Amino acid sequence: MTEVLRLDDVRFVRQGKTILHGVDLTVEAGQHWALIGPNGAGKSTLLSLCGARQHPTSGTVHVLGRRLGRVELQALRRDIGHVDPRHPLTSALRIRDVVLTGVTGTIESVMRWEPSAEELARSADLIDLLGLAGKADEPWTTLSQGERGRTLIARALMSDPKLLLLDEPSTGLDVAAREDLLETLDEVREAHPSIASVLVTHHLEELPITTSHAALIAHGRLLAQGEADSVLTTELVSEAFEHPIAIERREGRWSARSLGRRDRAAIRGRV
Ligand SMILES: Nc1ncnc2c1ncn2[C@@H]1O[C@H](COP(=O)(O)OP(=O)(O)OP(=O)(O)O)[C@@H](O)[C@H]1O
Repeated sequence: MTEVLRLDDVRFVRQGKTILHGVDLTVEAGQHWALIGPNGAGKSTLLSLCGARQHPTSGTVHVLGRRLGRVELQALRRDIGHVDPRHPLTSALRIRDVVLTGVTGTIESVMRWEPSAEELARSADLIDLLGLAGKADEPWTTLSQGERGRTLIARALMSDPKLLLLDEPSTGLDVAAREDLLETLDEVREAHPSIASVLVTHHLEELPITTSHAALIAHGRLLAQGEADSVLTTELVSEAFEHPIAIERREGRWSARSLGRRDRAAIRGRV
């Protein structure tokens, strides 16, 4: 197995506050991780380290065998597809041009840069794969949130990354758009079998079927990590969210339901 990401004893401190405490995590090629935890647990911070956007305060982060702090972050980022819902594009670039900024690694199109025929063909294939066929000329400014998310995933895949980072990709989508996006993510993973991914979410309903591994984070510490079925359990998820939550997995998808007082009394009665 090829190691794509390795964090060893990572601490992250900002303004005197320890946001991550001694995080260890290894992600291998072909694995699809879910990073789950309550608000403020440290998920986005952890993802930013995985995406070579920040350095740890102590400990080490290796991305694709290269250690943060020993290589230029910009060079490393080219091998990472980071889908950030706060993508700061404000101009009316067409979908096809936004996708091509995945080659230049920029937000806006680069003046006087022309894509090669191969890059144009790849962008067209990715636009199709992400379900945006026929929309390539639509401007970013009028896209729906779902279309923007799909455009950004296509953009991230332009550089043929070994690691894809997805920060809450289905936030703000209606149930049909979310289900569609999750299926598309499964298709992307099937089309690129060696890619590894880390997807951040608060909601277990937002996990694609192809999720293979999971890590639960709370108060800046990983509570549990490993194969998804052994981590996404009623006991461990309840511990992470400090709330009794019943987890079920049906036809590959997870769901979470808060255990009400009556359920809890029934469980106590059974013990
Ligand atoms: N640069 C910073 N300076 C100070 N505190 C920060 C900084 N970045 C993050 N934090 C704090 O660290 C904690 C973790 O933030 P982070 O955004 O990683 O959590 P999260 O799990 O992604 O949360 P959410 O689910 O709400 O998006 C929060 O309490 C946040 O306020």
